[in-house]
Amino acid sequence: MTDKLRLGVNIDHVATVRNARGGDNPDPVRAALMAQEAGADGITAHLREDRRHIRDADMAGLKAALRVPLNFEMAATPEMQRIALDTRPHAVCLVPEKREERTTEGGLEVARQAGVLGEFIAPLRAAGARVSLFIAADRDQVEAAHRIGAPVVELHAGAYADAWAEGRWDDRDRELKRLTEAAAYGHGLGLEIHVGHGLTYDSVGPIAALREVRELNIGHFIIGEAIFRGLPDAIAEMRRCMDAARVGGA
Ligand SMILES: CC(=O)[C@@H](O)[C@H](O)COP(=O)(O)O
Ligand SMILES: NCC(=O)COP(=O)(O)O
Repeated sequence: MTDKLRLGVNIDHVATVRNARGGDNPDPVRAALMAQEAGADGITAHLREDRRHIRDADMAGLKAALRVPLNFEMAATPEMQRIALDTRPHAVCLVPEKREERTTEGGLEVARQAGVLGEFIAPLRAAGARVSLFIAADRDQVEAAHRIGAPVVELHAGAYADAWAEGRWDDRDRELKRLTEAAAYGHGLGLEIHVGHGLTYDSVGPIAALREVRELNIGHFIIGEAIFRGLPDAIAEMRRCMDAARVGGA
């Protein structure tokens, strides 16, 4: 197993700030280029159905401007499938969406929608996209993702990150165990394992130490830190936390 742990920087919340006032500033494509220069291994952006942050033109701009891989997060809808097929990103990550949620609350229900999702990902895979499913760290969901032919799963780290942030240490340890077991199980099936959502400098270490994990996608915290220390430094510090855990980990 290669040891390189990739960092995908999610730039959605640059667009959140832009959209608060309308207009063009700050530009998420500019942030993505800066992240690329600062060592991001990829850029992640989530084109939500309600366009609350990233917009269609951002996706096109990212695809045109970047030389690192673009990971296009989206709901499994016909509209998004059409946009992804037009955009031709390196990767497509299917995410569950609810209009009323503040952020992505849960993982994609793959086990109960295996037939539909299997048909949905087929044209994306045929077009050359690396398809990933954003799922809970749950054995049934991991198994279903493998069964329908997804090459990658991204395990939802939100419950782990929330427990860490709120000092609920027993919950944190239980969630870390779930992520650890799901990563090992998925890796054993031949899936590439990614983890994302809510990770910070504090919480990233135990996840980065998991040898089965190949990529982390981190956005909200990095963009917040960038206000205080600048985007390149915020990314460099996340990279340092990941590398330190990788070297020191199991
Ligand atoms: C799937 C995921 O975890 C990210 O794309 C995240 O959802 C982006 O931020 P929002 O949930 O705030 O849109
Ligand atoms: N898929 C998770 C992601 O892209 C980043 O999530 P967050 O760090 O913004 O919570």
